[in-house]
Amino acid sequence: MNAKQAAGYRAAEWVKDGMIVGLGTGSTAFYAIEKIGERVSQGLKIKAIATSNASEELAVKYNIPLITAGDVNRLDLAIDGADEVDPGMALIKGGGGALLREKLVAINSDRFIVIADSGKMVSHLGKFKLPIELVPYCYEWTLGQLKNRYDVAFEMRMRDGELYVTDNGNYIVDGAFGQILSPGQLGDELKAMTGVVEHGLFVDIAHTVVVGYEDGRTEVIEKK
Ligand SMILES: O=C[C@H](O)[C@H](O)[C@H](O)COP(=O)(O)O
Repeated sequence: MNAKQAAGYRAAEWVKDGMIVGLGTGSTAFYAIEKIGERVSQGLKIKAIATSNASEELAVKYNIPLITAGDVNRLDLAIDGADEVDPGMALIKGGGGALLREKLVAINSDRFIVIADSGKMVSHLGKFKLPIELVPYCYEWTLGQLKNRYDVAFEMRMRDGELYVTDNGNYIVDGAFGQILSPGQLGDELKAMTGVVEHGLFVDIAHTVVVGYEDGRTEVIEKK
């Protein structure tokens, strides 16, 4: 068992019969989905909503019944990975480009459980480049605004030589902020910029962090 698997499997224990569950995206969330799928095959009765096309495919593979947002008002639980977690449980997410759907699911869940290998735990956010989702229309102007406002390197995310396109049809720019001292303030500023759809700072959203270690141990940290 590796650290991501340990965290994902442990978090899957929170899922109970009758719950509506948000399924995260990425290599750590994969393990949570795998374990939930195993429990579904043993009789667990839940419904789920996926945060990306990739996670939806996984849910279908594991016969986890899926719903859409129109079917429910809130979720009982969401389980998702993170790229960085600070001591106050603020996160950077979006390394896999799913930040917008992930944030929508997380903020509409009664409990949001973050699963992370111990290497993701940091004293300050920002070493991991902050993903920012942009509307494709005139994105060059939005990028220009970002560059004028922040003295850090911004790089449009690419895939196979083309601009990376999210599941929502948007672009991503990654910002090398280095050290983010006030994630809440930075998040508010970014959100206020026309052309920015969403950013990967998740502040005051996580309720629980499950940290996985390479020897298979896990540690559960609850919001104070
Ligand atoms: O967009 C992707 C998500 O925010 C992921 O949860 C995050 O990037 C962590 O991914 P992983 O578990 O693969 O490190």
